[in-house]
Amino acid sequence: MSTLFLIGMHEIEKSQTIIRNEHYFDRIIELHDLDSLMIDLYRDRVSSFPNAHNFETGVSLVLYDPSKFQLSVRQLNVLFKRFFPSFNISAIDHTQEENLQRLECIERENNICRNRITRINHWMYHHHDDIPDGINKKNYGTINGNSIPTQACEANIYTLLLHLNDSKAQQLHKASVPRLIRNIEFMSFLSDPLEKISQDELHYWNILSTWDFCALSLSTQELIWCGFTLIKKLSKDAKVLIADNKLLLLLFTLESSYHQVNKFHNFRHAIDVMQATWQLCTYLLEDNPVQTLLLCMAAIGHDVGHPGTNNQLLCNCESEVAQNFKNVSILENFHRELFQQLLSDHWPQLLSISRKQFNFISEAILATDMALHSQYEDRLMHEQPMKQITLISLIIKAADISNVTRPLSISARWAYLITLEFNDCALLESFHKAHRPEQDCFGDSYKNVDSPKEDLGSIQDILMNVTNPDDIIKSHPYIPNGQIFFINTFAEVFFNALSQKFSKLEFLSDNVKINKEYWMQHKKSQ
Ligand SMILES: Nc1ncnc2c1ncn2[C@@H]1O[C@@H]2COP(=O)(O)O[C@H]2[C@H]1O
Repeated sequence: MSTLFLIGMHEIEKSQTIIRNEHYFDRIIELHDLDSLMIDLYRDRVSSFPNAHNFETGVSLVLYDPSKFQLSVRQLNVLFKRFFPSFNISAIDHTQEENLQRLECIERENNICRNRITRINHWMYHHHDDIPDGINKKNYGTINGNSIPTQACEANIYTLLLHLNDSKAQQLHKASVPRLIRNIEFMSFLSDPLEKISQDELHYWNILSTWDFCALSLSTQELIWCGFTLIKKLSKDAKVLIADNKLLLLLFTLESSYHQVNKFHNFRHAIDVMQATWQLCTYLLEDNPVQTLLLCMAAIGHDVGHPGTNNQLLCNCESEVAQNFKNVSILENFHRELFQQLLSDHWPQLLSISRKQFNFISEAILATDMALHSQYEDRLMHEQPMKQITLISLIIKAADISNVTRPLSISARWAYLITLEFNDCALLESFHKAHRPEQDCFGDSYKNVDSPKEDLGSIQDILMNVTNPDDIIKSHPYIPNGQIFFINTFAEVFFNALSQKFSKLEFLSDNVKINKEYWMQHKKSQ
């Protein structure tokens, strides 16, 4: 869905170009000022699933006269990139007719991001010519002097590279939080959880405190609330305090840095992994509140900006992001870099605990690369005595794949989501058979791309209403085979070894065993 925001504009100020292109937007919203715009962006983003106005499945434009608002177009665009990184949104000074040519591109841009395959392709392999301040323009677009395949394009759509470069630029500028954002009372967007706690104060504590935690049935607002509740407690235990509104801003920014449109790798997964990490810390890091806080923070940020694909796909097509990280743990390095910047922007006190401690966050995020799995398995079985950094890495690794250790009805729904995401990767690979990944996205051949329907609505329905795994595999009969493969290849040995080393964690290997038995009973012959 795409939105045209008209800020402080009177009907008579609308030029012919605006009037001619209005119908390409799904809605037009007239607002008095930029403060109201910020409120609308946050409110829409955390509205209930399936969230039509997530700002990812369409392009949105903000038309305003900067001379009336003391905020230049450039400043507003920098604010969007900093606080709403995954959004396809940009600002335009409508008083200059030549700027309005951007409106002519809206239809084509919307087509790219309404099709989930061309959208993902764009995220991964394209970049903009618009270079953030502070990034070396000479090197941008080349690696070691060689030209890069990533397509420079003018589409106003999210890309991984832009996300990374904007984050680097923020690091250089170290700007304070602008008034427009600072003035917002973030608690006011959380009516879902506030209503529930008014009935039962302990509601979220009760659900967070068991291994039956089910992030799948929580709304975005509730997911943010779970993050808030847990981090607030851990920050008190570790004596690294943060004001409520600042913590909420951090969480809203993090949520807007994950792709809500991904099936598996989204903010829901981040909260699920954070909760699992915390539960494991209660067994394994009992007396270490600082490391528990840092590790739970690493967990909530460990997949930030994830495109819902994998390192192999980034490597195969020689994307610039892959080259940026020399083809080593590409996505994990990408998440680590984005998240470190986000933390130093929103919670610099965490950095001041000590560099060494803070580095745990980096190490922990890098440890989630499954290419390192057998190395970690080896350390788990043979490192004597086990180093603290190994223990930290094993905790986050276990939490990252803990969906196979949750009770079956929860585990099956995560399995369903990862299967859908894998299916999209397969569609992307077939797309690459007929189209170069870096192909000009405004070119005609994009028009012939099959358009898989946006399926978030039906997925949400299954997540909320179907708890019996039998019903899930009726429509996706190959899920059991995928789960058996994943458990046999990665999970079983790992969780058995973990449970042997730490007997308090036996419930993990027990659950994997029960789940595997179910999948075996429903295995399909190939
Ligand atoms: N239930 C599951 N079934 C299959 N693969 C999984 C499952 N859970 C996690 N994974 C894989 O394990 C990987 C862990 O790292 P990622 O989150 O990058 O991507 C994850 C998936 O590729």
